[in-house]
Amino acid sequence: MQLNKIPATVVTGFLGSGKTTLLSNVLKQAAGKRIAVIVNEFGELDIDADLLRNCPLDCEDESAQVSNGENGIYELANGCICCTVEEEFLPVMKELVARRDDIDHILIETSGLALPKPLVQAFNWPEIKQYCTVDAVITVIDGPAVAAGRFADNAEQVQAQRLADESLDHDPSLKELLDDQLSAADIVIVSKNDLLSDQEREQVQAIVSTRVPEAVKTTYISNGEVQLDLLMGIDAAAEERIDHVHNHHDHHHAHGAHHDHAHDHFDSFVISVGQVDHERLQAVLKTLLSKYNIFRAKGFAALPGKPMRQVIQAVGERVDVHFDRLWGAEEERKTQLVIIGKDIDEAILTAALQEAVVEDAVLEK
Ligand SMILES: Nc1nc2c(ncn2[C@@H]2O[C@H](COP(=O)(O)OP(=O)(O)OP(=O)(O)O)[C@@H](O)[C@H]2O)c(=O)[nH]1
Repeated sequence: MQLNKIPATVVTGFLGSGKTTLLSNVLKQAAGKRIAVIVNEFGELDIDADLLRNCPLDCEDESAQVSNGENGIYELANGCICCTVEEEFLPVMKELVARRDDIDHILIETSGLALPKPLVQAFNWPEIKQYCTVDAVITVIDGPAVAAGRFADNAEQVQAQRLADESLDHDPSLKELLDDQLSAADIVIVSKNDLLSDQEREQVQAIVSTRVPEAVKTTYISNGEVQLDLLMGIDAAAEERIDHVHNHHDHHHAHGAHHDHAHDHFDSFVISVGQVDHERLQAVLKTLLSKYNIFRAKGFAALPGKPMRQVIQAVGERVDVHFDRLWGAEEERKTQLVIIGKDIDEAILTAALQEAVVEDAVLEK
């Protein structure tokens, strides 16, 4: 019966576009609703799950009891969700289906490099389809990055008049990824509205409108702030029409040969060093972000003498930091960063970050 299906919201969008920020806002607003969250990350550190878990809300949320996932949060960390649908996603979905009486809604954050289509198609598997439906696919796009032409083809770049900015990667795989993520959208969220000028907003709108039908609404938001009923209860049943959605990457799947996913073209690794000097780390990061093709860096820094760990978020060349929580008594204080980019060398980046490390001798005073 259609009536009792659990609605699932799929949140997709490129690396650093603002998916986790949006999700944590949704979770804050959804107090009282029992929400199971599935998070998939490209890097091996489960930073998003960790940050979501720190939302004050879900500690008391009943979803804490509905699943084995701590606080109702399931992490799918073994690779990108669109390639591991069968091994990773389906088992979790089956588990959630088995506990369906305790779940009001499922929220899924895909990795920034994932194609939403294979995931949405999984909702047509009989075991899932009977009990779950895709309420909506929400595609989050990074307003400033799109306005700057990062995902544009040549014609659009000329339009965006940002060809002079050589730090941007106008790589076709990024454009295809944006196309594929937008083609599946029921709702488009343009994030980081606070950083957009009116002119940039128009540029973004021009790019979005060529890729989504008019019926798909676009909302501009800042810091994940959006009213819940704009995102949930859409009842789009996206799985019903997903087979007809065109994807650049479709033919690769169809031929069944090597899966040429967008993320095959990316490098990703985790760099782990000791405690670091804040200023030095910032300087090193800025240099690395401008010198290399790094799309995303995120993680935590341990700063000597600071009882709290520092969250580091870099998207493009922009770095944001804040302290999120106290280090645990038993927790090793180290600095860890997931780096995702193209043609980047782990040894070179590790050596550079080592330069920000504060030697033990100094720590002892
Ligand atoms: N100024 C501004 N910053 C934002 C906004 N939304 C997100 N950010 C920042 O952008 C960075 C990335 O945001 P996330 O929510 O982690 O992005 P994500 O899409 O989950 O990233 P991945 O999971 O790595 O793909 C963080 O530093 C956020 O604080 C916004 O509306 N305005």
